[in-house]
Amino acid sequence: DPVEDKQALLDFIEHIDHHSSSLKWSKETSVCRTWIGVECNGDNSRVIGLHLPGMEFHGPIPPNTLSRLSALEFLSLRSNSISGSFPSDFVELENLTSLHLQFNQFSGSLPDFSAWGNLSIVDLSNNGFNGSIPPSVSKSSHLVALNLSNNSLSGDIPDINITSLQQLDLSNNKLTGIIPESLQRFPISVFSGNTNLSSSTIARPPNSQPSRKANRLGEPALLGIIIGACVLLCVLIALLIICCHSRRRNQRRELPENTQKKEISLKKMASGNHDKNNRLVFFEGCNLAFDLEDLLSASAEVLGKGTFGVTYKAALEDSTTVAVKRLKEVATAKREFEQQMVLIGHISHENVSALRAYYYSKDEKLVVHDYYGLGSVSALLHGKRGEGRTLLVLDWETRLKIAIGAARGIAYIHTQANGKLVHGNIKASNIFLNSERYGCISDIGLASVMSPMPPPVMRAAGYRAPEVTDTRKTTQASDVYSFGVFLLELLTGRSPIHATGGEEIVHLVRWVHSVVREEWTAEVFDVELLRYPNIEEEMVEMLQIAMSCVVRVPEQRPKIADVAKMVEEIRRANNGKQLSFESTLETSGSANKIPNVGAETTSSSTVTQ
Ligand SMILES: Nc1ncnc2c1ncn2[C@@H]1O[C@H](COP(=O)(O)OP(=O)(O)OP(=O)(O)O)[C@@H](O)[C@H]1O
Repeated sequence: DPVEDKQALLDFIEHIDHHSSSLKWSKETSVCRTWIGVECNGDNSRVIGLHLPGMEFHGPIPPNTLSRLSALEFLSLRSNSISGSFPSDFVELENLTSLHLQFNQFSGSLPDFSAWGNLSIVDLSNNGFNGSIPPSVSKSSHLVALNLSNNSLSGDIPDINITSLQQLDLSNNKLTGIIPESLQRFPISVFSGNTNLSSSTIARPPNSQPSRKANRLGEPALLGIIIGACVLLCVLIALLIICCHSRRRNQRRELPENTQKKEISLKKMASGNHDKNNRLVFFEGCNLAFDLEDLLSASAEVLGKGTFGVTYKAALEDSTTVAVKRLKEVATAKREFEQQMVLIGHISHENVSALRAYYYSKDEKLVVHDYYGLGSVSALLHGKRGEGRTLLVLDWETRLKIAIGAARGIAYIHTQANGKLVHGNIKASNIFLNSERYGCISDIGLASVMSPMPPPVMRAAGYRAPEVTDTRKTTQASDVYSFGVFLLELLTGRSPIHATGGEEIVHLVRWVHSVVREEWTAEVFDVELLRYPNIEEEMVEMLQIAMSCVVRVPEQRPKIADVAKMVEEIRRANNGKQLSFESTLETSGSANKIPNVGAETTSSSTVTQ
């Protein structure tokens, strides 16, 4: 047991005013094994999470208690009646990633965020915080969600330029001034209920009426003001038009719209400076007949912008369609890049998306893959229907095939380069369906030629193994963790970081852990799956496999080859329910080493969250 953490928690509970009967923390019992709401790390040496919502805490947080939990990553004290100012000693919680203090009675100003470089989720909504939003919020550069709604915050909104920020709520405060440009990408509703806030530099805040003095000015002065205002307005309008024009021009260079499809070619967007000595390098078995010129002149459509650059769907003259990824910030020299491409280009496996060709010059680095018309599993799971594209229905059998294929693909990748190759970026948007509708892995090994490792965007953050956040280094064990998250995504239909119908935004792994721990429940499964009969047993087996992949300690995770066998076993073990793809499964005598979900988790304590 972590002795010091235990003492800190005992001091906290002794000094905070509370009436809850469910908190029976006793000196005699194990903090990691029996204390409600406490989450420990893998070897039970530190407390890393505290989940105490609705515990009827009153009054201020006793100083120098929780702040001693220096390994704390997750803290939820939401829905209590805690008052007083924000605990200033929380700055000592340097490892904090999620902070949930919503629905309390905190008052006073918001804290300085500089100390929390790892914060990704902050919810301080529905309190009585006042004063302004500190510009130091931007220091939490991994922030994914920030909710400060329903407080009494005033003053201007600082420029919160955090690329990973996906969820923001500043509504129902007393904020004034103009919404900074960095936040104008959010819907206007996130700023609603701030009566003196304006979204543009031209619109005048509703309450800032012109001074009454003007009414008392003489006519000549009034005329002067009107003419001046007109001139100013004209200048502003002219500036606006120029601004819009150049912005639209830039946008068109970077992100061609579908409607411009015919006009756009990769060549037009490229710098145009192609070294004659550089050519598109094809790999064996690639029967695509095109050269760089063809590729660059093909009409292109943006598929999306990822961590490593923008991916285009390029339609060549001969009606071949390929996916071209234009890499930005390649960190390696040409030789090293080529070595990596050759390594990847020679991987040939039905569950690995083949690298067809690559191109390297000073100004341009491209990788070419087959185009998958059905889209990625991410698009199939979370995409909206009715956007001009019919989405494949992901029934349970299809999901099983996706899981089997993806696991086999990763297992194969892990055998390459003397068993040392790491994928490094496993997630649903990098998994496609091959012609047999099995999962197929794309984007292999790019992580190693691109650097520095970019800050996790929301989509990537949820897949990243906990140790990678510290070490910045992906391993085969971290691939297994990411694959486990992907399995959970297939089972739950939820994104790795998602909102739970209102208040809280949670990491999928934590959410599944908490649901499973609280009571064995079918609640985790995607409602879409519930309509298929007799699959619950199989889903539970898949859940157990997923949970074994997402354990905190990398050494305790299974090898992906074993995971692949376990996933294959799911259907085989349930005789009589033969899948159409049964014949393609190799026979394996491996014992099914699935740990018991109830017993196996990142910690062994009970969590209420
Ligand atoms: N070969 C392909 N066929 C069809 N769609 C693709 C292909 N490659 C990528 N895409 C889609 O294009 C979009 C952008 O892909 P990209 O790989 O650039 O980013 P990402 O997968 O979102 O993130 P990352 O760069 O971290 O892999 C994604 O929606 C992806 O699913």
